[in-house]
Amino acid sequence: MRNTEEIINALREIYDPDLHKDIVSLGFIKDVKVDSKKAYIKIELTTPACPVRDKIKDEAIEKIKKLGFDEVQVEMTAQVSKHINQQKDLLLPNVKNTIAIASGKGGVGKSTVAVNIAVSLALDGAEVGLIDADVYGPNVPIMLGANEKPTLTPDGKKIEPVEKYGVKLISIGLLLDDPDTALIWRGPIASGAIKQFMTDVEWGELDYLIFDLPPGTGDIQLTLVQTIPLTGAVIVTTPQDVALADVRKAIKMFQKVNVPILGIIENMSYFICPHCGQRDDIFDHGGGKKASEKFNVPFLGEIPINTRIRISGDSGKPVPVAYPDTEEAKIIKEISRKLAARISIVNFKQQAMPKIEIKL
Ligand SMILES: Nc1ncnc2c1ncn2[C@@H]1O[C@H](COP(=O)(O)OP(=O)(O)OP(=O)(O)O)[C@@H](O)[C@H]1O
Repeated sequence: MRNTEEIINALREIYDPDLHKDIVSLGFIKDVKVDSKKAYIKIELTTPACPVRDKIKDEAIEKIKKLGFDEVQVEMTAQVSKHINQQKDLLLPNVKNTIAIASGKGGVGKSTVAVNIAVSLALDGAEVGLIDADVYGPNVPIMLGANEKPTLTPDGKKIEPVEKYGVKLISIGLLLDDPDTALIWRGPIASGAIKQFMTDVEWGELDYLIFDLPPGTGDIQLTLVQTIPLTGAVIVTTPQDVALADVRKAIKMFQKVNVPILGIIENMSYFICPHCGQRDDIFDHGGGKKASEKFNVPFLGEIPINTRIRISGDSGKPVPVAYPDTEEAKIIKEISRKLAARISIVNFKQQAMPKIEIKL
């Protein structure tokens, strides 16, 4: 009879393409059971939004079947890896990862991208929170169809975030009777509000807490970036060459405060005519990819300009929920999974870093 050791040895041949190690050495195999011609294994990944989840499962079934088992059951689970950061653990002890969505300039679709990624990760099974840190233009509640006021926890000590499509949300737009008052806030008040969003909101256990930052790279953005202990940042851009300068500024801002760039997303990348199917590169094409090569940061993908994306933002029903079977929903899902994989890589590298011991 085949034994569990043979199964584990066979699984050593399966590599995680992002972490560059085999799934046994990575500790992904959590259980192996053998019963005559039947085998059961449990694989635990570092995110439920793993882009190679199905590939790893199929390979595992194939390898075990080759050993002579008639029936192979593979259970796929995930335990999201945690970014270690002292300041984050003080402010947000139950949040594993914090991600900023930023842009060098306004109007590139940063909030649209933040909302769609958050919903997509939640649909994949992750616990997701979203802070609308764009206090000067809090559009996120509209994009998520959230209009109820947040309530207090039963002990009256914290604010309950509003939940939409599996995403926990807080925004100045939900708290102030007149959100326009935030427009006259100075930087320190804005960063004070964001700090309160971190400490005074009952987030519970989160895998990913996403921050939609105000556009630009001025003092306000820099102060905010210093206020939030970040796992990493995503930069949203449009395709034109002129957007490159803004991407550079945004990358520099994060590098100044040692925040890793998780990747660049090109939004409004191209237009597919719904009538004739012809593609038109309205704002040119490829600037995001070019920028990623130039600044040596990962490229996460291209989102087309599309009426359904605009309508879903206006109607408060994001694309992955409103139009789940469309090409744009597929693209958003792929991008959010690539981002989840990048976060796992950053955390994996952090944990693999040698500890330096200083002996006096
Ligand atoms: N790919 C897209 N296709 C169609 N419309 C889009 C797309 N991306 C964004 N939009 C629309 O463009 C407008 C601006 O988007 P959004 O508010 O997300 O940009 P922003 O960069 O966050 O803006 P701000 O600089 O004001 O914070 C919205 O009406 C949104 O629905």
